[in-house]
Amino acid sequence: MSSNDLNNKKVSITSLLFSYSPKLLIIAVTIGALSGFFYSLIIPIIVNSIQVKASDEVEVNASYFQSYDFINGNEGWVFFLTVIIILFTKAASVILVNNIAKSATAELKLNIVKRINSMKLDDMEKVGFSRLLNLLTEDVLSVANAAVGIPVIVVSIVTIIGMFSYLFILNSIVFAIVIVSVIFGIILYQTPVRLVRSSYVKSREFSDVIQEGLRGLIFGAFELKLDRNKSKNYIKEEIEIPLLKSTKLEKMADGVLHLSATASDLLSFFIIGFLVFVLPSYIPFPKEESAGIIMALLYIAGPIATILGMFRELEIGNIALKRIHALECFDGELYCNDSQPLPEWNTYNVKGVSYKYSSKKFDNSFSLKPVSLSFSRSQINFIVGGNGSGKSTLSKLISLHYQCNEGEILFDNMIVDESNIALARERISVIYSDYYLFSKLYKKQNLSDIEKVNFYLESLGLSGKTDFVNGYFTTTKLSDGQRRRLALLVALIEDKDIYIFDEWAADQDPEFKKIFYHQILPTMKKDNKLVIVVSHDDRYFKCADRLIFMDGGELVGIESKEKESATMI
Ligand SMILES: Nc1ncnc2c1ncn2[C@@H]1O[C@H](COP(=O)(O)OP(=O)(O)OP(=O)(O)O)[C@@H](O)[C@H]1O
Repeated sequence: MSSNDLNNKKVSITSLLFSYSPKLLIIAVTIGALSGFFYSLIIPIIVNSIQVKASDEVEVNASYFQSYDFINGNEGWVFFLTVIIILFTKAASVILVNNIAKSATAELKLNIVKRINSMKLDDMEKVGFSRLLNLLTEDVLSVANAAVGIPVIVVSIVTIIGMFSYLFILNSIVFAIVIVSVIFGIILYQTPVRLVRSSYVKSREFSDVIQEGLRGLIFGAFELKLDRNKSKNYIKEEIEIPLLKSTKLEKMADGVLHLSATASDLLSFFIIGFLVFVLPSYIPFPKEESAGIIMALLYIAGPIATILGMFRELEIGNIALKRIHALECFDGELYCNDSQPLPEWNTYNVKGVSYKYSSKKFDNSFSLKPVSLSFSRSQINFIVGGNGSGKSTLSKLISLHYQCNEGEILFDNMIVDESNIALARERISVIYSDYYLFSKLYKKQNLSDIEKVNFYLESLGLSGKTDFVNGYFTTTKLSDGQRRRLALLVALIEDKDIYIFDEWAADQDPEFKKIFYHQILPTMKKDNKLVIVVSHDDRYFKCADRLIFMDGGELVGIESKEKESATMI
């Protein structure tokens, strides 16, 4: 997802709002336009009133002293009525679009959540968890900030159009001059906007780096607390420097935008100066219209400033939206709607499965050479081998988290493909080394489940540490070993066909290692489960029906009890 890719994507805040609720948006914009129309009436009403009074000055002066009217003349009523209409129409439009924007961004956030949920795990790793988090927080916020500014822009645009119409009625030459100047102003503003766009894109990329730094700051707090030097360097390199670079880019971009906004904003004064001091020397300029024209031009400066001010938010919002839409270049996983469960099976076959991590930084990224294995139910398999030999990578392929580059996985003869992968995954439960422990069991529990939970809480030494109440564990703030035992409990309650444990027992007390290898695994075997354990625990290798040896990304050997007993016979 390079910056160029992002720039080529056609997405915008307005289309986001429009696609959320076209009818409501049209109503809100129409009301906003109405408000803008009434805004543009303010100056003509005032100018008209002043001109009427000027032509009848004596009467007006008399009326000041003789009349007890609260508001002087009809123009006053029209003026205040207009102001009240502006109040209601502008408020209605802003509130309405604000509601649409809030709902649309909430929906956008939910869509990103669903999109991330449907992404392939290897794609999620490629994008990076920090960037994904950033999309959900900062980018969605930028979109929301830009979206809520849209009604203000609509009101301002219509006000400007109204004032232009008024200028046209007053003097068509002045109107033409103003139009040419405004076109010039737009070009003056748009050029720097284009120039600084890449700075905003880069600044957003730095915010991904900062997000990663913040993750380390929080999750690495224990390590950082012990080493002031490391902590100082970490903060400097991973947070401060990217933050400074991002701030510098934004300051530079903001500066250019503010400069050109101010220049465009002052356009009204340049035009006024031109009309008052230059134009009269060349063409006759009717003095009686000048007050109205100048007031109109001064009045236009406000909405122009508002629009230009909002351009920055819109630009950042659109960049954020493009970053969000860039997720679409990753194909989501296809889930079939088939509610039929997977048929019963006996063998789980891994045929010529290979995998290569894609890495931008390293060409020689790790690859798992083609592996073929046939697993059966009621079988306990240990995958063993040195660090980095590919045990976890193979497990992630077997658990269908990663999708292989070559080869296939079959339940008996049924190939696992996009049409049945979701159903196939539902037969598998895993505990990887970086597992996440949910405090709730997301399944309907019957009485026997609750009894089972309480049984395992007792046998895994968790009674009194946490309780199971209304589908929740009262706490998951436990020791590492206890948390891992709770994760095992949850997996057992899920009652799947295939279980994969990656170094589950590594940090368990000898007592619980024994329970795991000598009680839990045999019980699972008895219950017809296929169990795959990634382990370095050679003292317990004898508990396996089969040992699968990995080395340098290759399957280098298989040792099975059946074979041993066969050779012994
Ligand atoms: N997410 C990843 N992205 C890129 N490369 C990875 C990733 N995870 C692992 N690797 C690479 O794959 C190789 C094998 O890793 P794997 O986790 O499968 O080894 P392992 O045998 O389980 O090691 P250990 O016993 O240390 O857990 C590693 O050397 C690493 O270079």
